[in-house]
Amino acid sequence: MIRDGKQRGWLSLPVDSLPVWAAFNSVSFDGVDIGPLPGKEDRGSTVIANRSLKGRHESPLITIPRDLILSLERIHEHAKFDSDFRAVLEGLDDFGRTARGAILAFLLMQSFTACPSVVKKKGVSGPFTEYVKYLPMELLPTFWSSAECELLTGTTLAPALTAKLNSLHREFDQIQDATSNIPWCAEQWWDEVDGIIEFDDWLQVDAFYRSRALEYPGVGDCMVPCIDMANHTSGTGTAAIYEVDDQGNAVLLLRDDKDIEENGEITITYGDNKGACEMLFSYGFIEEDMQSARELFLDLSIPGDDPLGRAKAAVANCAPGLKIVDAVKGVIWDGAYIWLICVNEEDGLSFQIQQTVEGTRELIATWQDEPVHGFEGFRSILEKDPLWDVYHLRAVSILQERVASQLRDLYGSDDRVDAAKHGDGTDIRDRPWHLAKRLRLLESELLEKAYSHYEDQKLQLMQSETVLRYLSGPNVEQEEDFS
Ligand SMILES: C[S@@+](CC[C@H](N)C(=O)[O-])C[C@H]1O[C@@H](n2cnc3c(N)ncnc32)[C@H](O)[C@@H]1O
Repeated sequence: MIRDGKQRGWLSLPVDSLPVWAAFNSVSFDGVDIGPLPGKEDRGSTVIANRSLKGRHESPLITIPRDLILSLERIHEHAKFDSDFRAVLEGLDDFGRTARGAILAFLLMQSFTACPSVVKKKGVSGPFTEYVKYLPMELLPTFWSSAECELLTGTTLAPALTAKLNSLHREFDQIQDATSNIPWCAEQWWDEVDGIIEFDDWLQVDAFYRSRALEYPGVGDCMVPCIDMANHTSGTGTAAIYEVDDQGNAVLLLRDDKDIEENGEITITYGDNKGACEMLFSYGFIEEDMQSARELFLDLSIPGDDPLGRAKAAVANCAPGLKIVDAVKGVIWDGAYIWLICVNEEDGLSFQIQQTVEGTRELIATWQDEPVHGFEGFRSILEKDPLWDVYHLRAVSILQERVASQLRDLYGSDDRVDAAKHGDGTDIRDRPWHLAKRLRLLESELLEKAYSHYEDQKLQLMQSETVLRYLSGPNVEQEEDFS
């Protein structure tokens, strides 16, 4: 439905008509317009200064009345007088009480309400029925073909994308199940012949939300018309910030330290720390002058031959992975799961079945006979142990091996990606090919940096007296290999 509307025009309005929509809805602009920036049209529309602007001397560049902030609260307000939408939202149960669930369902409903071929009209039109017409279809990786997704082999985006598509399928099934008993939904959304909602619509509303949602101070995750037309620049390039004013309206403010020439672009930041993978995943681009992947997430699994593996997996209350962040000196990593992998029974880890106050039985972990309440803080317990350097060395070795296996996957698929035909007449578009190549390069550079950082750390830890004593001592049941 949505793709059809964007292509045929019934769900599409030219951005030069946005000022009319804005005036009609009491949105005010001061010193800025919205439209494509000459030379950067491939980035869609953006906020452009229509006169020279001086930091500290400008009033809000854009003011959006609080009623137009598309938040969970606003959607629940709308549902009070839109009984058709209320039925959909109530069907979604807990999912409808999250900002994401409510906003996606609302955007789907508003697109349906706007559809001219619907005979039995449903839903109440409002400012957003028109606003969805200004939202472009972003080419996020969830819309990449399978040949394009193949280009991501070995990057951290590949598993993230698979997981996202699985979760989008689950959400779509959920909305279908939740609304199939509403007669008009059964007939107009889901009927095998006449129903007009399909999985692609869920991908579209997800992409609208993911690429435009802002975490607004005091409001939470939401969409804010017009301010969501601002493109991204990180660091000192960011020209403006978004806030709520004392009446709860959303405002776009020029940064104090910024002067913008007439026709200059007013950008915001979508998150200065977001890595290349997340930028591509959520916004479909990687900033041109990004020099590093910034951060990457790697999954971890407990080795199959770990005698306590099943018990560890059962009690682990932390994500099975780690985050590596680029730093001025080497890399920083974060993730509690690894500590669970690198200790075992001979070190002092054990498991017991305990009776709870409710009378049920639960598995609990103990370290040196003391119960471990959650593994998030396990590192600080290990740090106090006389054998800390040994555990630390094990963790660094596991990390380095995980990084090496990621590099093998990445380099092992490089030739295929390089040789992949792309462009007109192929099933790989130029843009995904270039973005995948860029991500591969940035991630391989960060992984290489991490690998040599861990090598240095390992060499250092190998000199530790604790480690030397441990390795030559009688307690080492199995020879440990830190090579
Ligand atoms: C919040 S929207 C910004 C408005 C959008 N340009 C439009 O036409 O509606 C985010 C999208 O803008 C584009 N974008 C924003 N900043 C960009 C940048 N620095 N480089 C390339 N594309 C950018 C991406 O397509 C992204 O998904």
